[in-house]
Formats: sequence, C-alpha cells, structure tokens
Amino acid sequence: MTTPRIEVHDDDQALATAVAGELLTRLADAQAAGRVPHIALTGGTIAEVVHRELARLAPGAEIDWTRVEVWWGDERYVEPGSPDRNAGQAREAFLAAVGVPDAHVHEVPTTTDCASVEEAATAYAEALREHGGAGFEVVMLGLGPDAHVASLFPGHPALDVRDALTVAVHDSPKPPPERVSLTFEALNRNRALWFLVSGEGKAEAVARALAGRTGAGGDVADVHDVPAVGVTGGEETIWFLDRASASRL
Ligand SMILES: O=C(O)[C@H](O)[C@@H](O)[C@H](O)[C@H](O)COP(=O)(O)O
Repeated sequence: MTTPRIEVHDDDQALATAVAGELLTRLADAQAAGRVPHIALTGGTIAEVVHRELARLAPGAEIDWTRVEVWWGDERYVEPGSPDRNAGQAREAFLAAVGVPDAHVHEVPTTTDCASVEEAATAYAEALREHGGAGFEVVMLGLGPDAHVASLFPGHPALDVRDALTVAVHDSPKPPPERVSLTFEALNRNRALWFLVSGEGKAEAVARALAGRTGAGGDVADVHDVPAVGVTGGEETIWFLDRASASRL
C-alpha cells in the first residue's frame, strides 16, 4: 500500500486543472518510456470538469493519442445514448477532442449489447483480460458522500467479490440502479491511483477514508463501511481535493 499524498486546491476548477496537467504529463512520460498507457476514467460531476480541462490542455502535450487505451472504473447499465452513460460524457467532453481511436475506447456493454447486467460484467472482464495489458497507468476515482468508489457501495455484496475483475451491481443507492463495476482486484492493478473529490458534501467521507492512512494514527476503516479504503496505488496514491472536501482533515 502506498502512503497517500494529499493535494488541496482552491476549488473544483483548480483541482481539475491540476489533475489534467498531471495526467497529460504521466501519459507522455509513459509513452516516452515505451509503454502504451491504459487509463480508467470515472463518472460523476468532478470527472466532467476534469475531462473538459483535458481537452483544453491536450494540444500542449506530447502525446500520441492513438497509443492510449481508455477504460471505465464503473459504468451504468443503460441504453446507448442515455445521458446517464459515463462513457457518453467522457467521449463528448474529452475523447472526441483528442482523437482516441474507437478501437481503443473500451466501453462497458449497454442494455442493447447484453441481455443482463451480469452478461455485461462478464463481457467487460473478458475485454480487460484480452486487451488490458499489464494494468492501468492511472485509475481515477470519484468519491461518494457514503465513501463509495466506482460502483462499490457500503454494505453491498460487490465488496466481497474476489478472483474476478468485474461485478454486476443491482440496487445501487445512487441511480441508475444497475451498474457494472471493476472490483478492488482490478482497480488495484495500477501504477497510480487518484481520487478526485470536490465539495463540502464529501468532506466527511474524505476524512473517514483517510483516517489512519496518513501517518496521523487511528485505525483504518472497514472496507464494508468505507469502500474507498479498499483501493490503493501501486506506485502512488494521490487525493486531489478542493478546500471544501478537505475541510474536515
Ligand atoms: O458512475 C458513477 O456514478 C461513479 O463513477 C461514481 O463512483 C462517482 O464517481 C461518485 O459517485 C462521485 O460522483 P459525483 O462527483 O457526481 O458526486
């Protein structure tokens, strides 16, 4: 487990600018080192701001976007074109602007592609095994006010899935109810794990997730109560916060 680094920015816009800059640097460095970087995107409000910043700053970066592979940490099992789709948002705000080829954008199947959320989860795990390479260069995760990450919610059976890369989620407390999530096992196959968290509503979840993790003492929370403690970065774990979400640290 890597010791988390905490970066506190003035607001969500400053946070997004920092994340976008750091991601562009990391992708360029990975390519310069001969790797084809795989990244896992997240859904949620802060992700949208980050994606727009990526599109804005990308022209200044030395990145061959035809040699980047894109995945999602979680996705809503809904029809294609639904505004609820995490992929639709990312394609529009970021991927279309930089020109990642479609074959390198690995979307979770929709309700049109697969007859059940279980089938969609199985298909996504197969895609990861086949095309996922050595793991993720960077996994980006939002955080829920209940400390969920991806679609791994407190008290849900998905938290206990081992020996699988993906899990079908029913009854998500955050709508829509059916989702596919990467498991802890898949999310933890990374070089870098970044949390992107803004707003006062997340302050308590941030404090609970970081309790006992920062060398400040205290017990690490149980993953069933605070799913965010189940993920960690291989080489680095960074918490990108704004002042509001950091207010209870
Ligand atoms: O698909 C999703 O809903 C997510 O990937 C989810 O894990 C999200 O990142 C958090 O719920 C934070 O979302 P907000 O930034 O909208 O609060």
